[in-house]
Amino acid sequence: MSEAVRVRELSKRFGSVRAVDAMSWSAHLGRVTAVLGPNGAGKTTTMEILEGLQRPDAGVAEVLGVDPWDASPEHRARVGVMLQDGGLPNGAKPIRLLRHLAALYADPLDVTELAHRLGIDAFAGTTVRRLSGGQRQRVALAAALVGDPDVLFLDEPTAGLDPHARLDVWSLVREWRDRGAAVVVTTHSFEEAERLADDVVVIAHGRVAAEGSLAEVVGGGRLEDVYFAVTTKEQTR
Ligand SMILES: Nc1ncnc2c1ncn2[C@@H]1O[C@H](COP(=O)(O)OP(=O)(O)OP(=O)(O)O)[C@@H](O)[C@H]1O
Repeated sequence: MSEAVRVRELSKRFGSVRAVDAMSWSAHLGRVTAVLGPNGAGKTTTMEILEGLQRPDAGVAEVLGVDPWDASPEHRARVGVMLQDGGLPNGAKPIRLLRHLAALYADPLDVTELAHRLGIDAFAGTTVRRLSGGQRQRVALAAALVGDPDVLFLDEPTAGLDPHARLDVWSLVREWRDRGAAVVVTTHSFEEAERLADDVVVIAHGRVAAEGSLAEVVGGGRLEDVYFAVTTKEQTR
């Protein structure tokens, strides 16, 4: 398996809070890795370090062998990111925004086709400000995909989506995995992780509480039971 994301002894503090505390895990090309953990466990901080948006205090964070903090524009073009709040400009219209983003890449996807796949053409002329939460989510996902990335970071991509839209997102995630990309998805949904993930990383208190293939982690049981067993309150530092 080819390692696309490498986290080793990674640490990041905010004052007295150890948001990420000597964390180590990997994600691989051609696999979906689900990252789970309670609120405040350090998932978003870790993802932001891997996206080059935050600088760690110590340890190694590498994406495709590169430190994301010092990454070149060419490297960044190989990485797709969907942030939790979408991060979309409020005044933009979805298709225009996607065409604008597509123009930044050497070999982008066909925007018309992508928008159609995600049902964006139905609200293509509406500004982001007026879109529903689920509609924004779809545009944010399209923005992450338009550069045809090799590594895709999705922070809670289906939170707030209706069941049809969740299926659409899952099928796109699988498609990218099958094209050989490494897809890293944070989620609070056991169903999502069990349906989608090849590999699972459970984080608690800034550390890895369980890691492995889905089958290894659940060991014939349910992910939910493993999660509650490894993220109990007694594990508080
Ligand atoms: N910029 C910041 N300043 C201070 N504290 C922060 C900052 N960013 C994160 N933290 C703290 O670091 C810890 C980890 O936060 P993080 O957002 O990474 O958790 P999370 O696992 O993504 O949680 P959630 O599931 O709620 O999204 C929390 O205690 C949070 O309050």
